[in-house]
Amino acid sequence: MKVSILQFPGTNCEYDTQHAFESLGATTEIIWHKSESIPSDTNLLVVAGGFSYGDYLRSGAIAKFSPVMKAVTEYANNGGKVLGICNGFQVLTEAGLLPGALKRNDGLHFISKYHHLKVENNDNIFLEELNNGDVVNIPIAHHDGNYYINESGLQDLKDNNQILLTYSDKQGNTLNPNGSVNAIAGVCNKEKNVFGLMPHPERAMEMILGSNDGVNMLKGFLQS
Ligand SMILES: NC(=O)CC[C@H](N)C(=O)O
Repeated sequence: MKVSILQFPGTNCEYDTQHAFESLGATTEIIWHKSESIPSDTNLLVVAGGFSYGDYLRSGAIAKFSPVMKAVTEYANNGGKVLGICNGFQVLTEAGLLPGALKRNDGLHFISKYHHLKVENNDNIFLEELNNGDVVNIPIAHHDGNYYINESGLQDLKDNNQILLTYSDKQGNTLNPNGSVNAIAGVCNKEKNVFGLMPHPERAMEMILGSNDGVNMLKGFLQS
């Protein structure tokens, strides 16, 4: 299994992501954003977290113009698996590969802490190792994590089981840290090959870090 990980100026989670997937047995390659292609043996393309282009204009809004994004779009449109984590989620929404947008958090603060998430739909490769209703504990670290989508878009997400994760408390009751519509923390596209989430599963791979709940999330990709 080969995982290719995108790196823009300002990305800062690429090496954590590399470490996480390698600990699960994958081989990895970091792809600089100036590349006009993606390695042909890529099984999973990850848009890693961070602050691409310093989050200027809007998080992810400049990264979408990087040369590599044309290849990313082609890869996704041909059915390739793509995962966007945090800033990667923002880049994928800005690029139109995922529905919705990420706005400034309600309260305007950068939030950095562990947060519980509830699995809403496991009928996809990302969450197939988990059960619907499971609660996982995964770090969040963002100032633009306030997921927005209009009413008809929200209905589409519900109709197609595209809402993957919502913010919750330990018991699975809704607990919304940033104002996201319906407390949404992660979604996928209609075709279920492009995934995005604001929390960082790659930071929850070992108990010494406070949680290993990220393992079962990332494993799903390596098994299909
Ligand atoms: N951890 C990250 O990827 C940060 C995402 C983005 N720069 C934000 O703060 O919203």
